[in-house]
Amino acid sequence: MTLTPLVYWAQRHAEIYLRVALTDAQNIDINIHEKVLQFRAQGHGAKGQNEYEFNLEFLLPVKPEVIYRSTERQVNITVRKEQRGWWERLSLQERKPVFLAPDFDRWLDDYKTGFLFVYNLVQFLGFSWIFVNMTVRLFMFGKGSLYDTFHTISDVMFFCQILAAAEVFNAAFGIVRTGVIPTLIQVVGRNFILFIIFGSVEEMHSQPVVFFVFYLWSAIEIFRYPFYMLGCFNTEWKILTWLRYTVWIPLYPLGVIAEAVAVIQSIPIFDDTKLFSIPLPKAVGTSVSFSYFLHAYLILMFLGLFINFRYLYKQRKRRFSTKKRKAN
Ligand SMILES: CCCCCCCCCCCCC[C@@H](O)CC(=O)SCCNC(=O)CCNC(=O)[C@H](O)C(C)(C)COP(=O)(O)OP(=O)(O)OC[C@H]1O[C@@H](n2cnc3c(N)ncnc32)[C@H](O)[C@@H]1OP(=O)(O)O
Repeated sequence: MTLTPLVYWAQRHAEIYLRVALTDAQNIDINIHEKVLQFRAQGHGAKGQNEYEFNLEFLLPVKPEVIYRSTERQVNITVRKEQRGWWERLSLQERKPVFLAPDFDRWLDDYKTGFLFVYNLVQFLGFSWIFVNMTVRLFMFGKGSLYDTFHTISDVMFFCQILAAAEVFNAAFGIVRTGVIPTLIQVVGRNFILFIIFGSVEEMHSQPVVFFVFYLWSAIEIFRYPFYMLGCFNTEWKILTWLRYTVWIPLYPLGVIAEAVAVIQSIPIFDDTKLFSIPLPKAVGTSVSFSYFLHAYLILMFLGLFINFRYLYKQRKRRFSTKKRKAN
């Protein structure tokens, strides 16, 4: 009796992927003749160590060449479609063959890539708008543009930075291979400045420091997000990779200095307005000013700078040493 292995499948516009569940497959024989793929191999499948085979007639024409790779756990097969397009099903016969099942891991991978691509695109567009808008206004209005950055830019910055919270979840749930702590430091750090120091204190809105903080933030993101977008398709542009892993070297310390200036400028305002101060019992008769927290935060900022600078330095080293190894 012929034994049939379990076969998982997925498709892209140009290709079909089959994953044959056979461990340690040997004597693999795969060929395609007139839309029909014939597979035969020895390996360990659902019915133990045996010879397994299946025939699969595709819905539409495919190219006759087959690319396959046998791993310890499975045989991965790639077949190229004759014409690009989305097939409504895999096999010619309407009833799905019993040995065939959708490869959810690969479908999930595709959704993940799609989600990341759209996310990075939206962030890239947002930060490009911010960067270009600020540059143009600087050329048009000179120093005057420094004073109304918050009014002209903050809505888009709020949008992008709220969205950036997704990066913490992406890291935490393993959607991207990123450190959770550096991402958390980055997102919480920026949002603290944006929402608490700038957003909640009206006197800060017209300070030139807003310009420097927003400009430094967006100057890195216009390289980082397109770098990730290309990464979604396993592609890279060397110059973009270099910029993504180099521009932060001057920008990060400058960004932290600009943020620290903003915090220092806001301290007397928090003292005067008592905003966010913690009232103490009537017997004591005073309140604890939020500025105490801000003094502590200033120290935290430089700790955060140290952690992230070290992290980004390691990422840079890893990226460029991998590239060298690949090139050899
Ligand atoms: C715990 C509570 C904390 C309280 C903290 C209080 C202290 C606050 C101090 C804060 C200081 C912040 C200052 C800061 O705001 C100032 C500035 O930003 S100035 C401007 C310059 N800034 C920068 O250069 C930083 C930019 N940001 C980043 O680089 C990231 O946010 C960071 C997390 C720091 C590092 O990025 P990441 O870990 O993602 O490194 P990689 O880029 O190398 O990526 C690693 C791999 O993951 C893939 N990846 C990551 N994200 C995506 C994505 N969105 N889409 C697709 N792929 C993604 C990436 O491709 C890498 O994969 P591979 O290795 O396979 O290439």
